[in-house]
Amino acid sequence: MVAPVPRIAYFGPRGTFTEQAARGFGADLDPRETIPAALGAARTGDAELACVPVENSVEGAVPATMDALAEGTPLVVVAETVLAVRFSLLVRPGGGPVRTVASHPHALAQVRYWLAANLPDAVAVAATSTAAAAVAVQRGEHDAAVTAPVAAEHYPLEVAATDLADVRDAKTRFLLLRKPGPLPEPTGSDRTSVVVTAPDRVGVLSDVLLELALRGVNLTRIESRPTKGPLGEYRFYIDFDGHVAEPRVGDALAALRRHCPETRFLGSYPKAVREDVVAQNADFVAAAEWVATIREGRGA
Ligand SMILES: O=C(O)C(=O)Cc1ccccc1
Repeated sequence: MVAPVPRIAYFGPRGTFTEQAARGFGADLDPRETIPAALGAARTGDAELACVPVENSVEGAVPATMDALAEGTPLVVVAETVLAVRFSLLVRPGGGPVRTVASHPHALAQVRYWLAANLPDAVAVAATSTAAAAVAVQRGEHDAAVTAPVAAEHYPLEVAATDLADVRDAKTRFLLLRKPGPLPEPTGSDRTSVVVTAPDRVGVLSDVLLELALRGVNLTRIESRPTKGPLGEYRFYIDFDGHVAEPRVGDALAALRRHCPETRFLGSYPKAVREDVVAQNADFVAAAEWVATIREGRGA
């Protein structure tokens, strides 16, 4: 019997950059209108997996993803992928002058100079996604949409321009998530993600970073977002090299949890771009074995 193909709920509608990313992870794709809806499908079991954007090299973090991962039923990342993002401008065939240009805020922010130079009189309007903007153009609600190239395959619109970009080689990172379960095997090129709520005390963030540094764990990203509670209360999203199965990473994670009891594990998963981490595990393994022999009364 052939194993069923896992369904991936993704940030849609059809024709988003996220669809392009999700295609690399599987074939049974299920578009959802918003990021929380895509993640919600994985939470309820409507889909086994969810694919959402998390950060862009030009605009930074995708807040809807960050917030949704810190709250609600936990989900863990099992894979990531990085796409080069190039934008197309779609219009209605035979449409008139372009007075409004719709797109996802991350896309608009990446073509700001292009729009100023090429459509100086057009007003930019935020849409829930690049493909939602294409739908709005098809319905006559807006005159043009800044989209992923793949959107032209899905909507009866004309490609007015391709390769729009203020910054060449912009990249977006996407995550594949599911309910907590067996972790992906360590590959030697892994990333671990956590979100911590820092208690209000002097030096807590410095302590957290020191715990990583002391164990030779390389920090790859740190972002803060308000908890939406008291003004000035923040969560920190921390990514670092390594897999929780590695002793030094497991140790570091335990230390973070001691400093910040509200630490949520967001996954240990292979990096999209392989970067072999200089192995620093041998001394941790040897030291842990030495302690084990002492505990068992076999060493000193
Ligand atoms: O709206 C989309 O197509 C998305 O997948 C989000 C997004 C927007 C802009 C750049 C990369 C991803």
